[in-house]
Amino acid sequence: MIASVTLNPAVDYTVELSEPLTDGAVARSDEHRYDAGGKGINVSKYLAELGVETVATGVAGGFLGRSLLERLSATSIDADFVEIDGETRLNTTLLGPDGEYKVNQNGPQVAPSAIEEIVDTLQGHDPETVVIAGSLPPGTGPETIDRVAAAGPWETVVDVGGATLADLEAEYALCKPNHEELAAATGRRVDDVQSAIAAAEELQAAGFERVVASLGADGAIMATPDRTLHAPAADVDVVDTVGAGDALLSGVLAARARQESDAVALRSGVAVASRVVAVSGTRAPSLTGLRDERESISVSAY
Ligand SMILES: O=P(O)(O)OC[C@@]1(O)O[C@H](CO)[C@@H](O)[C@@H]1O
Repeated sequence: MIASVTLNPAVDYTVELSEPLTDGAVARSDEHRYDAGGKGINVSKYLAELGVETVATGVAGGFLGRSLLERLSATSIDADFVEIDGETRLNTTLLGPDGEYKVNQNGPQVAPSAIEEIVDTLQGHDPETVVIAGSLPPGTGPETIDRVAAAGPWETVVDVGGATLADLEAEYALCKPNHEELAAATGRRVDDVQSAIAAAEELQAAGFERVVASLGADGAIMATPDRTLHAPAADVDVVDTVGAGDALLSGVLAARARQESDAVALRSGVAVASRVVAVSGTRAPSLTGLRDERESISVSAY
């Protein structure tokens, strides 16, 4: 079973605008939606849709925390969150004809005692894999991630900021940076596939068994102990890119849970991401029948 930990979850508020935002003018919106979000929660949503057993944990508080948990309880995901005094955040995505704008709040203060409750929760579920994903809320730091990673016999996967990645000390089976996080974690310039491969290999050598990096329109790479793989992005009409990295990670983890090869895992990740970017918000689209999409994705080895 795969457990996700979201230390800074959010209600994701996605607003579709028919006209570009203009300074001083009122923008009217025809469509909006609210999703239970935050990177770990998204991973659990997509894993559940892929038929992988998962539990989502983290912290939640205030009326947005209650809304988040109500939304999760309407899904098939097992959610086991720790209640905190602060208010869970509202993260906003504005989708207009001129582009995609994202506003993320910093999130509430999280006390060390809440982290210990999360550790107890994880120990109670006894997962094989723990995925810690998303930004660190006030009161937490890289040592929080190391604490959760080292608190049980599970393998740990992280999707956290680049600077945080560079400061981690526990053992990690996999990390999932995007190109900016790769650059921040290694101090390298990352502006194309080749420079991303060099940075991912450096990060892999620094102590992550596998590095899966999402590169947007350039697809994704996976640095393994033996070689580095690249898969191009699938050709789809993109509605919004929010959750694409979480979808990539979910596809990779679902394939790993089925003991598939690294190449199949990378193709599966790209195929899941291509379904998620075709819908607005961070809801899980149908992820059935991915085989054809997965098989049409080529993988090059370096
Ligand atoms: O502020 P963070 O924790 O880095 O990112 C949070 C977030 O943008 O990530 C998810 C998409 O990946 C959204 O559900 C959520 O709003």
